[in-house]
Formats: sequence, C-alpha cells, structure tokens
Amino acid sequence: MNQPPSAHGADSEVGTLQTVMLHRPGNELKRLTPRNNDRLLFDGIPWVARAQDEHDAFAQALRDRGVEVLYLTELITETLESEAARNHAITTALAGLHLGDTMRGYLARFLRDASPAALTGYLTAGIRNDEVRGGFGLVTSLLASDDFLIDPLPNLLFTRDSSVWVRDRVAVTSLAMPARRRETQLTELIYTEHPRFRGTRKIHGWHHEHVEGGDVLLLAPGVIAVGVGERTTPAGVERLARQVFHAGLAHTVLAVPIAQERATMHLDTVCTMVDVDKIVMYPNVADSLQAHAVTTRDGSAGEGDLVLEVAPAEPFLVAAAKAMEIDTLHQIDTGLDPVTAEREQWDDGNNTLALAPRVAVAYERNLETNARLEEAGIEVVRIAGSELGSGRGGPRCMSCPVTRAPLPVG
Ligand SMILES: NC(=[NH2+])NCCC[C@H](N)C(=O)O
Repeated sequence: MNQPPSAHGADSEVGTLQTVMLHRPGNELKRLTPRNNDRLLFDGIPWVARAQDEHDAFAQALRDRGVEVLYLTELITETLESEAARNHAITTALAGLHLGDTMRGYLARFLRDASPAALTGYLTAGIRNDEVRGGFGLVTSLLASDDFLIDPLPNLLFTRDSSVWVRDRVAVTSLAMPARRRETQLTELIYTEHPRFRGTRKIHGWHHEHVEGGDVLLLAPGVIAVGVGERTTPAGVERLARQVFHAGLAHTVLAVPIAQERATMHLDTVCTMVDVDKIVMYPNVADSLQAHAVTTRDGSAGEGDLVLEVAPAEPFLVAAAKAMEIDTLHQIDTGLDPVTAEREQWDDGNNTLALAPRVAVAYERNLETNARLEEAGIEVVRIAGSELGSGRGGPRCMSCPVTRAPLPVG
C-alpha cells in the first residue's frame, strides 16, 4: 500500500502488465433504465449480476498472469478515510447547479456522517430525489421523484478513460460527455490523496481541454498517438502534447483524426497494440487512417511557449513507424469481409488489452478477429463480455494500466 510513487508508470501499451486499476460493476449499473440509458452512454440495460461474474473472470484472468488488480472503489474508500479528502469529495459532488442551497446543505451534512464505504456508494451509484429523507423544499418538490440529485456513474467501468499513465506521471483526463465528467473528480482524488499514490506527479486534469484515455495509445517509449474525434478535441491533443514535451515524456505525438461517431468514439475502438511492432486494426478504416506528427524544437521553454511543429497528414502506419524508428508497424490484417468487420468492431474486437508483447485479452465473441490474431502469432486470452459489452467497451477500456515493465531493450 505504501510503495513509492516512482514504482508506478508505463511507457508502452505492451510491456508486461504488473498493476492495473479496474472497476467491478456495482449498484451504479442498477440505475440504468430505458429512459436514461442513452444519456448515461449505455446501449442496453445490463444484467448486473452476470456483468459482475464476467468482470470477476476478467480480473481473475489478469491475476492468473501475475497482474496485481486494484479496484477503483477500494481505492476511493481508502482515500475517503481522510477527513480532508472526504470534505473535498463532498464539495465537488455537490457543486452542480441543479441542487439549490436547501438540498445542498442537507446532502452535505448527510454525506459527512456517512462511513467511507457508504460515501463511496453514494458518489458512484448516486442519490435519487425519492431516496432522501430531508432537505425538502422547492427543488425536491419540482424535480421528478426519479431525477438524480447526484448522478450515478455507470461508465466508471471504463477506467481507461478517466486517467492514463505516461511514464511516471499520471494524466487525469478531462471527459467530454456530461454523464462522465464527475469520474475524474474521483481519479484525481485517488492520485492526490491515496497513500499509495501521494506524491505522484500529475499532468492534465479535468479543468483542461478534453482528452479521454481511450484516445491515448503509447505506441512506443516516447511516441504517443492521440485520437481526435467525438471525445478528445483538437485543443485537447495540443494541450497534452505541450505537457508531455515540456515534461520530457515523449518526443512525438501523433494526432489521429477519427470519425466523430459512437462506433469510433475513441482511437482504441479501431486499433490497439498487441506487440512492440504490431497493431490490430479495424480493416474498414485501415487505409484511410491518417496522422499529423507533432514535435517541438526545444523543450526548454515554458509549456505554453513551446513551438509545436505540426507535420502534414500522412497514413497513420507510415507516420507511426517513422516516429517509432522501426521499418514497419505491422497491421494485423483481420482480413474480414466488411460486414463481419463492422460487427466485430462494434463488439470491441479491436479493443484488446496487451498483458505482454504478443499476449492480449479479447472478448471471446469476436471469433474471426481472434482467429486472425492467433494466426499472426498473438496469444489471445478470451473473456466473456455479453453483459459488460452493453456499455460499449472492451478489455482495453475496462482497464487502466498503472504499472507496466519497461520493454526489453533490443
Ligand atoms: N476507451 C473506450 N473505448 N471507452 C469506452 C467507453 C464507453 C462508454 N459507455 C462511453 O460512451 O463513454
């Protein structure tokens, strides 16, 4: 629990995974109804107990490979043991302008009296108007009984998006969709106050331009690809580039435009690294994916003064190989007909989590993509995801690597 902060970090997508942060789905998923699931970014109403079983099997598959699994809610509860952290968490959770002073005052007192574990429950599963026993007034009368006073956070399941480690720093991200904004208040709290992470140096933050972790791929030490689309904005990738250059964490950032639609909400929905020089990629975009290489001349200036050099767009695989200083970044040609490819991409076939070079976790349902991965020499660790997948995320987005071993040299 008290490892020094320098023990954490990752500089690639494929170095042996040592520690990962997951979120076991909980009561926040029980809040989903056919009336709110779109706003809460779920495509269906998951069977929660089965989702938990699937998630437990995912966590076990990681432990079986020697990975230490940290659970987000346990980290939050441990963080909330501190009075200062508790006050901070309560103030930020109640900052919404929909509450009014009467209800805000009541909830602040109610939450302050809650145990750390109970408070974690309220912060993650939310509080509905008809669940409160006080604070009655204009706001409670006019809101519907099933309106949320504190929103549930069903997308906590996707720990990839709310923070991302770049070398020994953690970027607390800035999430674009209103339903997810509060997630980063929790990750920031963990990385600031939890004894295990205290002293960790941070970049970015929820008050900065939008960047989501699902868009950030550590292609190789020093080379970061960032998808720009529905979630990460052009200004977001510029901000991230300035920070990583200023801190000496990378020499090249590849800005990769992706279609602004749900099926391709993050770069990791269309491609993920499975080896030091192999990437599995959705064939329907493989030929059209482009990248602008962003570099800087001189790292000594202040972050805002850095002059960024932005290269003209090139095919993504070409720009990536150049930046990575390898001959070829091999695309695993999933070779699928366009319809199967589209179906398996939708079901997160391209969203794999590498446990080490050439070992990747994938949903079992994507039969053809997995078969092609194996033909290419990748060991596929299959997990069930019929319920987990209803939130539109796969093994990569359900995991935030906290520590990966550096890649072997040569
Ligand atoms: N990195 C990812 N692909 N994350 C998937 C996130 C899915 C989530 N329901 C959302 O819409 O935000």
